[in-house]
Amino acid sequence: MPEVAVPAPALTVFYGGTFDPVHCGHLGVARHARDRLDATIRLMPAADPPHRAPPGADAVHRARMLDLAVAGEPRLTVDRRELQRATPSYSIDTLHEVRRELGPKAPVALLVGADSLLGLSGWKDWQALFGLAHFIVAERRGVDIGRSVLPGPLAEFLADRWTDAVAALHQVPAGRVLRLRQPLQDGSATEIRARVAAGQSLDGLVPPAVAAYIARHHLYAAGNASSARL
Ligand SMILES: Nc1ncnc2c1ncn2[C@@H]1O[C@H](COP(=O)(O)OP(=O)(O)OP(=O)(O)O)[C@@H](O)[C@H]1O
Ligand SMILES: O=C(O)c1ccc[n+]([C@@H]2O[C@H](COP(=O)([O-])O)[C@@H](O)[C@H]2O)c1
Repeated sequence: MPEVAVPAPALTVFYGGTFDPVHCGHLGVARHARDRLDATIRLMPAADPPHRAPPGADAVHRARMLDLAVAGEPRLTVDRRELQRATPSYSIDTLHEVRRELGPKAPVALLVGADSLLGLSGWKDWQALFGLAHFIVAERRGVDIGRSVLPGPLAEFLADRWTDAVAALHQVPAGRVLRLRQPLQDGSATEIRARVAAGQSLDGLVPPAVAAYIARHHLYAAGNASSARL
């Protein structure tokens, strides 16, 4: 019997975030990652951020804004798995769940911004994350991730894991770190919330459908805590 080449499983990429709200900076990162990695990017809103103050908009609104933002965008999807758990959205729990679905051999990656990498050694079971997934680190304006600025234990742990080769992420299931060099994308959700509270325009900062959703649901207006039904 001739040997049949079995194609390597595709790289599965999760882009987790609070997305409070999703903005053009997020979308720029997601599009660039999609094109560079030739992979579908699953934008994954956190239900209950373990590490920060409660979001200004609840998870249902944040997920709906993500739906609007990716509508018509090839290979950008919304993954609601963290909203379906009753527990905090620790990435280690999410990745264990993903591994149960995809098995031990499929390459999996978490896409994060540079500022998230700087705080990584504060994440739950952070070293174990690398047994479950690769990390793709998107550069962010004003955030240096050179070895000298990373916390010592993190820099040391990552030293042999960095790669610039996309192929490296397809060859093994987990454990490498790719720096996503990209045109830097301005924008932060903090800025968006502040602009809404100050009655300023969001033109060019979020997709028009997201701006309309924020206005329609009075999100982020001063003193407004909002919720939507699941
Ligand atoms: N402009 C950007 N460039 C690169 N990475 C970004 C950018 N904006 C957000 N990210 C990354 O996307 C992920 C999700 O971001 P998040 O939803 O917290 O948005 P944010 O704009 O950083 O929010 P906030 O201002 O509320 O802290 C994080 O890993 C963050 O580093
Ligand atoms: O698992 C953790 O301990 C942990 C700590 C901080 C951040 N995260 C994840 O990192 C992603 C980006 O978070 P944030 O706060 O920048 O939106 C999001 O998916 C979070 O769930 C995860």
